Amino acid sequence: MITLTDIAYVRSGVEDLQGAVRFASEIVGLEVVDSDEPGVAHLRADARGHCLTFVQGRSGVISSGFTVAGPEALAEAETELEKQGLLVERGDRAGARSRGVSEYIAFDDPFGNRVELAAAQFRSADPVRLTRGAGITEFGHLCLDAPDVHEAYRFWSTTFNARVSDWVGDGACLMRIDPVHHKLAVFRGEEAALCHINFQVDSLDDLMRNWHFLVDQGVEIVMGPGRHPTSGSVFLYFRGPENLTYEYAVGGRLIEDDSAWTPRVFDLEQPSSIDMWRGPVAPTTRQRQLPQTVPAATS
Ligand SMILES: CC(C)C(=O)/C=C/C(C(=O)O)=C(/O)C(=O)O
Ligand SMILES: [Fe+2]
Repeated sequence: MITLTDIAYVRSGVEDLQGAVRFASEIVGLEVVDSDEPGVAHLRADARGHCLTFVQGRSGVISSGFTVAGPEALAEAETELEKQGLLVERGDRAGARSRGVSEYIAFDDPFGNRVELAAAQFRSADPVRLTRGAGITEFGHLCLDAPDVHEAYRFWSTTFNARVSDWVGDGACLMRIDPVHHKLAVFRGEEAALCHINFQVDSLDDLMRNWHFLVDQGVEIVMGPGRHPTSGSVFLYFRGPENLTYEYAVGGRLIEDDSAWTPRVFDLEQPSSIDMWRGPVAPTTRQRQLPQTVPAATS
């Protein structure tokens, strides 16, 4: 089993690089990191060198990166994935530099989501300089799409150290790789895609101020403000350019003792399973509601 130590980054192709960077910095609040790579922009939320990279080109998610313990763990992971019959590519020096990691490998999950594992993600000791006072504290989690969340869970929990924290019917599987309720979520969707990228904010005041700011800026609010009964976080999902969905969230439970936690299964058809501040609805008006997704960039 491969032990993922953390989420690292999301790389996404964009047709309008300037527009994507402008939104991620001036609207979301992320810090733009200096880059000497033509057509590539890096953004920062926390001590990671960067956690979001936009690459000028075809619109759509390119890859989602995780870290493992180090070079030996990366080599073992490469061997393990190849044993499972997955085609594993070892990144080159330029690719590692662009990702802000020492070395990395890449493969597709069973649904076609491009996943990268890195031996070490460079940290920055410089204080984060958010572009606006969004209160962002960290890159909190990433959410992928897969046509079968149970199959996705089987992949992530057998090949890797992911444990399910909660289910929302067969529509969503929320998985942890450390005490945080989830660092990886998989939502049901027709094709491989990035469902959303989460940034934790420091306080409820930050989240609500961000909500007013986004509304004033005419940003499409996808869902929220609301509160997930799963993680307990207060959330706000909103859409950026080229269909990239962002989430601000505050709070969220920690599961420190795996043996004391039993995953729950929430009813996908009940709005309160997604937002516990919503009341029940009659069966006739129930409808599935998951945040929209960003299809993978067809390579
Ligand atoms: C909208 C889905 C089904 C949902 O319930 C999401 C839960 C959470 C959470 O509990 O925090 C997320 O943030 C997430 O899935 O990304
Ligand atoms: Fe989320």
